[in-house]
Amino acid sequence: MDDLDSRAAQALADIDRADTLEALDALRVGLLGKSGIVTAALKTLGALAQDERKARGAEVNLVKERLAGALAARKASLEQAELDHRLSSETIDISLPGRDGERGGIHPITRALERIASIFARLGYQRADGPEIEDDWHNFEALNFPPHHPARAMHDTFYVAGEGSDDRRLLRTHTSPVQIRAMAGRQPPIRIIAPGKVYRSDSDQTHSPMFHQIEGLLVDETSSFADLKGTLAEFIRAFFERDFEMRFRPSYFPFTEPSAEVDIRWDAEDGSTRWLEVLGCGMVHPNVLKNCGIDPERYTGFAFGLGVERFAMLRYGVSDLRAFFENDLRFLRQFA
Ligand SMILES: Cc1ccc(OCc2nc(C(=O)N[C@H]3CCS(=O)(=O)C3)cs2)cc1
Repeated sequence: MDDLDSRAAQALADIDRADTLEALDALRVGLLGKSGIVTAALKTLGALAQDERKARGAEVNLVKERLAGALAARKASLEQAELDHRLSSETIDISLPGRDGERGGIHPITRALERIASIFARLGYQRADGPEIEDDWHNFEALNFPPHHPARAMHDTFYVAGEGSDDRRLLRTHTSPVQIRAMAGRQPPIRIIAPGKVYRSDSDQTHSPMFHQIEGLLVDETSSFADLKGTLAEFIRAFFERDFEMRFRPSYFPFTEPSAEVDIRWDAEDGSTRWLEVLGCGMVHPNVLKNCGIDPERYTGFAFGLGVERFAMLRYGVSDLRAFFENDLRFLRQFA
C-alpha cells in the first residue's frame, strides 16, 4: 500500500472517531481542502507519463470518493445525533397542566354587597351613591336626630378636624344621607338602595371603624308595614337561599316610626337555636319626608338598613370581623 493509501486508511479511522461536526470539518479540510492530501496527490498527476497518469488518477479519485463518502456519512450521523439530543432534551409534554398565574378574586364583602344589591335591583330598587364625607344636616338633622342625640357624640362619630362646631363635616355614620340627597328634588314613587362604606368610632371583634352598609328606602302613596315585612322576608330568603323564621321586635330610630329590629331563627350545627339580629327597619318618620319636601299626608314610606359584614359573616361562616380587613391571602383565597 503506497503512502496515500496508508494515510487514507488512517483518515477513515479518524473520521469514525470524530465526535463533533467541527472536528469532522477540520478532517475534511485536511483531506479534501486546498492543502489537503488528496488535493496534493492530484497535483502530482501532471508530472506523470500519459498512461501512468490515467491509472494513478483513477486510484486517487477512488480514494477521494471513499473519503468524501465517509465524511458525508459521519456528518449525517453526527447531525442526526444532535437532532435526537435536541428532540429528547427540548421535548415539551403538552399534556402537562399550564402554569397558572396568580388569579385575583372578588373580596367577600364585595361579593355579599353585590349579592344584596342585585336582589333589590330585581325588586325594582335603584342604586344611589353619595359622598362619604358628609355634613351634619344630611347625616343627622334631616333624619330627625335631636340636637344632642348621643349618636352625634365624638365617641360614635368621626368629625373632620379643625372645623367650627356648628357646620362641622364628618365621616357619614350610615348611608341614610345618600337617600336624603336622592329624595331631594324627586317626587315619589321612590325605590332606592344606598350601599357603601360608613364610619363609626368603634372597634372590637364585631365592630370595625369602617364597615359597609346597605340601606333601602321605598316611598309611594300606599306602602305599609306589611309591604315592608314582605319585602324583607323575600330579601332574607333570596340572600340565604333558605326560608328563615323571622321576628320583628319593636325598636326605636329617630328616622322611622314605628321602628323594628329583625331577627332570624338560626339553627346552629350543634342543634341549638338562636335568634340573630340581622337588620333594622321601620316606616319613614313624617319629619324626614317633610325635610325632603315630600308631603307625609299623601305619601308613606318604609326603610331598612343592614351591615354587609354581618351578612357576609353569616353566609361564609366567618367568626371574626377583622379577618375581612387583614388581607391575609390564606383567608381571601377561599373566595377566589
Ligand atoms: C331617608 C331615610 C329614612 C330612613 C332610613 O332608615 C334606614 C334604617 N336603618 C336602620 C338600621 O337599623 N340600620 C342599622 C342596621 C345595622 S347598621 O349597619 O349598624 C345600621 C333602620 S331604618 C334611611 C334613610
